[in-house]
Amino acid sequence: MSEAFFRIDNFSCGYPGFKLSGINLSLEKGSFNGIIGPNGSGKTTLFRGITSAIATLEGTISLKGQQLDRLSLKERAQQMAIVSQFVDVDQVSVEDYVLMGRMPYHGRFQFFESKDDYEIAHNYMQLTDVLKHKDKLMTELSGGEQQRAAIARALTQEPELLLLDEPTSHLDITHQVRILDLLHRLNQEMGLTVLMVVHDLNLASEYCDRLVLFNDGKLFTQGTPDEVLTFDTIEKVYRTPVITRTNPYSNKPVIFLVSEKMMKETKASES
Ligand SMILES: Nc1ncnc2c1ncn2[C@@H]1O[C@H](COP(=O)(O)OP(=O)(O)OP(=O)(O)O)[C@@H](O)[C@H]1O
Repeated sequence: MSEAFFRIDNFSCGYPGFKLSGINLSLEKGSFNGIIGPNGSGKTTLFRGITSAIATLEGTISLKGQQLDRLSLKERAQQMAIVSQFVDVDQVSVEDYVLMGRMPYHGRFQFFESKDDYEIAHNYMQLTDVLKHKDKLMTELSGGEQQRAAIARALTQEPELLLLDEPTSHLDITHQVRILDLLHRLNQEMGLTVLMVVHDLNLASEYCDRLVLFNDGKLFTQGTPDEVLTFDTIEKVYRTPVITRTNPYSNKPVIFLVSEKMMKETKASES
């Protein structure tokens, strides 16, 4: 059997009051994957474990057959980029912030960016719609603009694997679609492998080939959106009833929320 592109084996990490355990996950090269699950189920904890922001308690993570913790920071950053849930902003211009994505490619005494670095950074700034803000300070951007700059920086790293923690949480619907379409295009055309935490089950369904559902610090189930986004699974994990249908255009599952008012009105009309 060929070695998986990205593999998590029997992985465990966490904090004194919360432990993620027994995580096994394997991503194919060029796949688009979503991590879903209720608040506090462990999605960000897994991210922090993968990126070594917190210590591994058990298990291994490997990328292209190499254990992640045996790669140097530079080697890792050339292959894997991360967009965290909260953007770390500083008194730095948007252009300089995005250009930091080129650092893993700089030689020891290379202090200035090359023409290519600028071209790559400007291209991703254009595609994420932040080029027009290039001379502003990161602190002068709105939350959504900062999020897009963080995505531009991660893409400027030209990684093979892109990890994103709720990349659309601050974005309006136009930019949600624009960013996810961009990731989808890079995934299709350049084989970028994507693993993103996403709360919106309909976006997850529409864009991801595979979904990984977390519940209470464990991987509850994984599979295609059709396999994971079923009425029973959602009710069990999210503890709320939903209506599931199929999008007639994409054939992907669509979830409708059920409010208390809807439940009462339905019960009243049935009695
Ligand atoms: N720094 C920390 N120290 C201790 N416990 C933490 C810390 N960060 C998170 N936790 C706990 O770990 C659990 C999982 O948190 P995590 O952030 O992984 O959830 P999540 O699935 O990403 O949730 P959300 O959807 O709300 O972002 C939660 O119960 C949380 O309180």
